Amino acid sequence: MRTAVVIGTGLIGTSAALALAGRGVTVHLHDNDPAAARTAASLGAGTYEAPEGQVDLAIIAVPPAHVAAALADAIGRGLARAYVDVASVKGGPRRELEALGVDVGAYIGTHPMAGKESSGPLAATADLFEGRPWVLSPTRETDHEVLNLALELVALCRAVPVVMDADAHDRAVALVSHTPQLVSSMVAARLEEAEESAVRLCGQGIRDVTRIAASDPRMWVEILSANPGPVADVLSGIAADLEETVQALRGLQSGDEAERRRGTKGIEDVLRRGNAGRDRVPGKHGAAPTSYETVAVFISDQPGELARIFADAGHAGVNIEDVRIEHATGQQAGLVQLMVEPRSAPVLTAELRGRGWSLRKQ
Ligand SMILES: NC(=O)c1ccc[n+]([C@@H]2O[C@H](COP(=O)([O-])OP(=O)(O)OC[C@H]3O[C@@H](n4cnc5c(N)ncnc54)[C@H](O)[C@@H]3O)[C@@H](O)[C@H]2O)c1
Ligand SMILES: O=C(O)C(=O)C[C@]1(C(=O)O)C=C[C@@H](O)C=C1
Repeated sequence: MRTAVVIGTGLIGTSAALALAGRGVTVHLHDNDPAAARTAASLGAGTYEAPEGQVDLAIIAVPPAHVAAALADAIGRGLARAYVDVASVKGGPRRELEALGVDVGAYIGTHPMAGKESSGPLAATADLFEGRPWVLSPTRETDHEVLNLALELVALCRAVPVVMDADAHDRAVALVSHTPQLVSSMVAARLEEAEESAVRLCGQGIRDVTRIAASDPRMWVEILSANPGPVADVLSGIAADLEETVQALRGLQSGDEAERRRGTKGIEDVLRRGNAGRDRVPGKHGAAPTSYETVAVFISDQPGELARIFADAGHAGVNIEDVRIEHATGQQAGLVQLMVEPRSAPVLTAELRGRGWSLRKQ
């Protein structure tokens, strides 16, 4: 692939454009909001000038409700040899496109399973998709060359291609993405009117559970509106668990010994099923989850501290597999947890101590 157009230069469009531009593809950026395209261009994602001829690939990265119209327009103009969208739902946009009478041979629906709670080009990064699944939903009508160009896009973004039928995709993401968004929002909503004295105790647990509650409601109304049935099915399973858990907790409050035993069993059951589900969440690059060891380092809240730790880990030849940062409320300090292969933990610990970092005992 030598040339591409990105339509919709927000978080996802600009991240894909940065990855492609970084690997030598000439990328043309377009957005309804010219400031978004200009910002993406200033980040090095490409040019906001229109292409002179047909490009190899057009990437439609606009909100789900606008995908079919943007695709129909681009296909009608013969903008590219192949067209992909990246919307979080796949069945609806395809059906809308077919209803518009568009020839879908040059189109393939795709969805990178990577994102963030923040939107817009300034949140974009070239490595957003690295190691993440990227769903492709070809149909019998999809041209081979089009599938190859979509696979090339996934490879250039260093993602992992997963081929899946559009409706199967929508049922799967109802479980692993759309319902978690709602549950996160519901937990966070409890905080809206909570006492300040409670909110200031927020630790890492609630930060983990509510990170995605900061997502854009307009985007999520569109996503959920395009996948209501499968999400309602998953949520009603959670509602049944909630009801049983409430009953179990009421049992624990009871004066009756047998009720209390049933309560304990009910709570243990939901926690154990949670452990079993969590164990199935894949690790990096889709591999089975690995157990890492954590090296926890205190940092002061100053620019460049993280970069310095990473550079010091690099000097020790240690690969950091994952990172978490805990900020203590009201303090100019934080704790960085570096997840590394167990055999690398002593090496990293010695290196960081030697370079003057203060480490927390695990
Ligand atoms: N945010 C995520 O985590 C995530 C992850 C994977 C896929 N997606 C999907 O990617 C798509 C884009 O999401 P995002 O998070 O980048 O949103 P975003 O809000 O960051 O960017 C969307 C951009 O599209 C532009 N736009 C809207 N309508 C347009 C049109 N008709 N023509 C040209 N530009 C138009 C907007 O001005 C905006 O700049 C959505 O379909 C979303 O479902 C999002
Ligand atoms: O915020 C994140 O971390 C995400 O990855 C967002 C997430 C997800 O649920 O996994 C959200 C919606 C997208 O369609 C894909 C990715």
